[in-house]
Amino acid sequence: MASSSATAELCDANPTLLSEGELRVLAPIFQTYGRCRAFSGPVVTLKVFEDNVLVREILENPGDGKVLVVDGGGSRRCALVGGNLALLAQNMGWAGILVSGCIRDVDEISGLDIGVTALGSNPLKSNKKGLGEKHVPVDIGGTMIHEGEWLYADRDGILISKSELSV
Ligand SMILES: O=C([O-])CC(=O)C(=O)O
Repeated sequence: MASSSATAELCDANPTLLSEGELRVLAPIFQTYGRCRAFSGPVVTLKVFEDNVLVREILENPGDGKVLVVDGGGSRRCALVGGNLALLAQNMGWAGILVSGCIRDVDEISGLDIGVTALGSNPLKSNKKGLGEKHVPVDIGGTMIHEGEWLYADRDGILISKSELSV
């Protein structure tokens, strides 16, 4: 019998946290890209809409194993992350990027040692006006996520936890 994945084990091991909302399962709307199919880390939040200047600004800082959660308003009309930004994130030590929106350069990203999860892909680049808000609570598919919470992702799904959990 195949062993269960980290997110499934975390759910099984923490029914109380789940029932109290301390541990939440994100809506199963994300595709997995990037070579790291399983990743986790403390969350840094960003809210933008069809504009990725602030995505680059954040990823230029050392990631220290954190996960950037980009609330792109669910727009599928352009890409908020491409091969260059994913490479930057990998090189700056980010564990992963979650985009409630689209990415592009899927083939490039699939060769990078970083976790990338997004709604889908779109070859069109985004606006470059620099609009958005860093480090604010974001609503991803009906789940509120605060900076400093923990994200756990694997091919089964994505969890958000108020605190670090032992995997
Ligand atoms: O710069 C952009 O808009 C996104 C992109 O294509 C990349 O990261 O390579």
